[in-house]
Amino acid sequence: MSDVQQRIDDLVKSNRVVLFMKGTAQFPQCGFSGRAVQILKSCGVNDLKTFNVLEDEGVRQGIKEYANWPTIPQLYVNGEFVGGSDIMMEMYQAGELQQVLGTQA
Ligand SMILES: N[C@@H](CCC(=O)N[C@@H](CS)C(=O)NCC(=O)O)C(=O)O
Ligand code: FES
Repeated sequence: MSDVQQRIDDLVKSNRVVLFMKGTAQFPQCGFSGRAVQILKSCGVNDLKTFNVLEDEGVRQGIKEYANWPTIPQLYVNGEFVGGSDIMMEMYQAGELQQVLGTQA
């Protein structure tokens, strides 16, 4: 594994919920990333870890290889890739994201 792939692997395995995004949870710098944060808030996630890919070009490119997914945002839960913002929205509306996150009522 390359250095970048190793760093990404460490991040997603040492944090339960990780969102690779553009900007921060407080100041998203792209609508897709902002939507992902809003969905996670709606699910009641209280242990969200975000990584701003705009501050790390290596991770911005490396994350696309890591899960073989071409875009940002990317959500990982329990070390596993869940999806981008479209998939998150579909899963949220179906009640599935809350299940994956363990926040369902
Ligand atoms: N349909 C995508 C939208 C995300 C998207 O299109 N992201 C683009 C624009 S922010 C992207 O990551 N482009 C590659 C890059 O900026 O490195 C989703 O479900 O998340
Ligand atoms: S930064 Fe332009 S669409 Fe995300």
